[in-house]
Amino acid sequence: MEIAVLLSGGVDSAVAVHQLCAEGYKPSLFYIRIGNNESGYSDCSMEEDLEMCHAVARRYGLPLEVVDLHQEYWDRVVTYAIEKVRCGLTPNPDVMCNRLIKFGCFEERVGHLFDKTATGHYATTLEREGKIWLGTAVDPVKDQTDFLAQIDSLQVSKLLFPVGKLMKSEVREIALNMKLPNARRRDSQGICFLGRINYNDFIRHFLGEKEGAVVEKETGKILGSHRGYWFHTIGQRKGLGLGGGPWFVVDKDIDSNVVYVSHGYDTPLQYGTRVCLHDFHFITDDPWLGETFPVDVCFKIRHTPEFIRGKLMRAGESSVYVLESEAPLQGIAPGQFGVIYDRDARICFGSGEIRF
Ligand SMILES: Nc1ncnc2c1ncn2[C@@H]1O[C@H](COP(=O)(O)OP(=O)(O)OP(=O)(O)O)[C@@H](O)[C@H]1O
Repeated sequence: MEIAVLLSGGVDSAVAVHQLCAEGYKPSLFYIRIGNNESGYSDCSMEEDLEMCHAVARRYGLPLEVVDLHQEYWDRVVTYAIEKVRCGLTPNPDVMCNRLIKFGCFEERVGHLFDKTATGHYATTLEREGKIWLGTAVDPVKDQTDFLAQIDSLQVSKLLFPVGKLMKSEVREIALNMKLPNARRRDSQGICFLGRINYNDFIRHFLGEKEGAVVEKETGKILGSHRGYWFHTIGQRKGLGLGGGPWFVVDKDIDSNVVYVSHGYDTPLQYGTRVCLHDFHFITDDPWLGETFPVDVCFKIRHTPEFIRGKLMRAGESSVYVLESEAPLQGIAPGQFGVIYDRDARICFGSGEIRF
């Protein structure tokens, strides 16, 4: 079997290489370059990543190739992110990067020459009724299936996750025992360029600044000013510049460029139990065909270790689903993905974009 490994320079994908070699495979290694760009942003950690990748390749005597997907990333992921922010939404570039770049453009360019593509993601795959499903990782704290919740059935059936059945501590231990060059390296912030730069600078570069009011939601009182609703996200606490906090962003009016806040940890305006998921995407298949709604599910509305319990309903015949959470949810941010799992949080079925 011919395997391509996506190698990042981090410890997880290095151990993925080790695991495959220990099973007798001779995978080919690929580093995806998404780097400096015309706008003057540079990413210094990239050179270090690449050095680590070369060291891992040398250690196992495997070929390493750099695949430049910089333009594709900017055309697809950055454009998506900016458009969402412009509409007042909170995008998730990591989710889109996996779908469009790591398993999209890479597959078209290189991956199609291989039987399987392996990564260091904390996730698993499992077979049920003759189909391959995306399974959660053994280490619940490291589980990354929420970042993979927009991939499709072809992608999932081709993927290998050699570290998905290991705890992070075991991964580190393997790396230390094998004296891998990056054994002690800190965890990366993801491939996404957006995770590595100052987010506000990046947004400012594309959308500029426009002063607007910060208003207390309950009273309508103007408390201060902001430099553009696009710098603020629902659920945000830090960076509001208001005294006497805590203050939380609870709403935004993009037409009038107003950011609404509410005071205190227990302000009810911060919480909700109902989440609307639009354009719902099933990774492998619709598991609820013929079932009576609501169905019991687990879900996440952001990257947290906890899976939350709730009930899912379909809104008519459309691809809109409504989630009713058992526990109050803090800061439901439209634009983020609501990721749905089975009731035992073993299988990730898919995701939809949160909207009001
Ligand atoms: N620049 C890159 N080139 C190739 N593959 C990458 C790159 N960045 C990330 N990946 C792949 O995606 C996986 C998940 O990346 P991410 O940065 O989200 O997580 P991570 O758990 O910190 O992984 P790692 O420790 O391997 O960096 C990596 O393990 C690797 O397989």
